[in-house]
Amino acid sequence: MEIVICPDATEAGRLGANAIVALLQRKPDAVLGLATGSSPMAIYDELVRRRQSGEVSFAQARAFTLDEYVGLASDHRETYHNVIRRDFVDRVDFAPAAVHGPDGLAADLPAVCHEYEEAIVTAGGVDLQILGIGTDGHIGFNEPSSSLASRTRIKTLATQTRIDNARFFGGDVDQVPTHCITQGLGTIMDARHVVLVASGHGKAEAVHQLAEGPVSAMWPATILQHHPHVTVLLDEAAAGRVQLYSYYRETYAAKPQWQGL
Ligand SMILES: N[C@@H]1[C@@H](O)[C@H](O)[C@@H](COP(=O)(O)O)O[C@@H]1O
Repeated sequence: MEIVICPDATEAGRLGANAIVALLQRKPDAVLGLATGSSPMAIYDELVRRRQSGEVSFAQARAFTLDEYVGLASDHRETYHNVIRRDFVDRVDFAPAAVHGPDGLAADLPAVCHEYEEAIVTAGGVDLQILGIGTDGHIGFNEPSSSLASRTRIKTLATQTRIDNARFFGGDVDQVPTHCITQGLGTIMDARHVVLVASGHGKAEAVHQLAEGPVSAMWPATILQHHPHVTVLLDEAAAGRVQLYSYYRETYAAKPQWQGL
């Protein structure tokens, strides 16, 4: 796991965008794993700029989103389908049917979960998965106590997550759905490269556990310690509780150019 402490979230976004641009330059039809939330926005904003300057194209790329609320009307602003389109997909040049997400309104949700897993495999697997992290250490919507080997399934949202996300629902926690469909931790672990981005003091404990804590279902992101290629992009505040702060700074500063992310 490579931990990179950046001066601010904008720089973290620039480094995340670099990894995606490099991937698409060598593999234009790469499969991306997209995450919603405020954390990846700096990456998306930078990718939009690089698209506008002609440095990168998403025309042949495909993408799968991580998760979706269950039961939100399809025209609700906060379905993750609508959020990811607004925040990123519609701002670049993806082909119309290239971005997939689980259907949280389907009558048979377990079948949706199963088919989603199959669709990712059929596409050749995710080349690069973008992740944020919840204050309780969740990734996707894999809440504390999630099986470390879990696949795409229906989950109950933790109260803390619903409180955290109430800001997107007019501050009213009762408007936040109680259930979701999320890729499992096992699904996320199948991605070839994981780029996790975190900013702000609120993420500092989750980041410390992710990088330095024992692997535990109580901090689901810790499963990434078993992944062969993870890049963690932090701002100073999110790095506020790491034990090996100086080591991470020195490693990145001394890193040879040819090593990439
Ligand atoms: N399901 C999403 C996660 O994918 C996201 O990483 C996390 C953090 O969100 P934010 O980046 O807005 O802090 O919360 C949400 O619940």
